[in-house]
Amino acid sequence: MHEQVLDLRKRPLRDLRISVTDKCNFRCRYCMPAEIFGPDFEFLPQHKLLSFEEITRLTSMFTSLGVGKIRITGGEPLMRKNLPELIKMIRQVDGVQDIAMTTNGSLLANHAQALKDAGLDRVTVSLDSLDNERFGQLNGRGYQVESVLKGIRAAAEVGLSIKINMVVQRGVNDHDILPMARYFREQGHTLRFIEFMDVGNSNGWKLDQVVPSSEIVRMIHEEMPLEAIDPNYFGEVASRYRYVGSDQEIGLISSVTQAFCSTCTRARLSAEGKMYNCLFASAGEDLREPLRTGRSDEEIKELICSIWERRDDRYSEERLKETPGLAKRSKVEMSHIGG
Ligand SMILES: Nc1nc2c(ncn2[C@@H]2O[C@H](COP(=O)(O)OP(=O)(O)OP(=O)(O)O)[C@@H](O)[C@H]2O)c(=O)[nH]1
Ligand SMILES: C[S@@+](CC[C@H](N)C(=O)[O-])C[C@H]1O[C@@H](n2cnc3c(N)ncnc32)[C@H](O)[C@@H]1O
Ligand code: SF4
Ligand code: SF4
Repeated sequence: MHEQVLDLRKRPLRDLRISVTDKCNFRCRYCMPAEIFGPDFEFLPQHKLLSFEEITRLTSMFTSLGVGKIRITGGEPLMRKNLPELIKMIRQVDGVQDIAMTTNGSLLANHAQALKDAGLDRVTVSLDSLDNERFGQLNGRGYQVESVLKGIRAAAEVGLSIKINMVVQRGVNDHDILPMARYFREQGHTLRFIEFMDVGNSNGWKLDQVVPSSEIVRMIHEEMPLEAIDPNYFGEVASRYRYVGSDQEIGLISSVTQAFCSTCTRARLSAEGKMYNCLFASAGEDLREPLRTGRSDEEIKELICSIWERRDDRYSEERLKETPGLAKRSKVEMSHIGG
């Protein structure tokens, strides 16, 4: 029987999002702007990263506290060597119901089969445009759209369940909303539109660059009629819509205009083993030191419980009320803890 841990706002701990590396082959401006994450930027050295054994041990502690959903993220998770090995190890942990991975897709084609064989259930591939020139600029490294589409095709061929994430920025890729909707409707993959967020300290976020989800729904509905549908599970991040007369759907992730903190059940583990209670947290709590200094599972579980039980985070709800003040807070970088 698994325990249930509640935070100060009575939110249960259900999901664990594990960042396996802080490195990435892309330099998306909204996440890792090249002028900050340049050639001199110091990424974590290998010995500071949690080992696969350490990640697996922590995962089993989290599942005994009520976590069932695991998401592997980064940085770019496929830059971590032997990732399928880790998936295999997590798959064997009692209580793990669902293992998903968020990836930029550029390295997916070569790894899809091994990931599927290791026990990965789902991939979410990030793609912000189908226009090669724009995509090359958005990813900051000139990667072609085709490299990502190839990854998506490979994932579909091996039977991984697939979603596509698109971060929408006004004046940057809002023209891509309809082409993306048409293409992925035809491909049969769920496309989710993410409102551009003020994560980290360096992406130059401004409220007027956010395209509200309501506007996106209106735009698509005019051409391809949509109807709202119920969430799949408690605390689902995306609001779901179905194309009328089909099973094909889209999702809207509206953390700016319709914050969903009241049902947030997600803990985050950084690549060096810090636990974060919120995507916008200023600091994490170190779990690596207790792992490496011989603390027992019971002791570390107690620590995890105490971190979650003290949790009062609800950054996106607060942002709705006081955007200017919040801009001054120091926040962890998204590439450090994943999305
Ligand atoms: N503000 C905020 N944004 C989040 C949170 N979780 C996810 N997001 C945003 O939503 C995007 C998509 O998240 P995913 O990991 O694909 O969503 P998910 O809910 O885990 O997906 P499913 O398990 O497929 O429902 C992330 O990249 C973030 O931009 C959260 O807790 N807070
Ligand atoms: C940090 S990335 C890590 C995984 C992988 N590298 C990828 O891009 O899918 C996870 C997700 O966060 C999203 N993301 C990054 N910065 C964001 C921002 N400022 N606002 C909204 N979403 C963002 C990305 O688009 C991606 O879908
Ligand atoms: S969003 Fe993903 S692909 Fe883009 S820079 Fe961040 S970690 Fe890399
Ligand atoms: S802003 Fe923080 S508390 Fe709110 S939904 Fe996102 S991670 Fe959860």
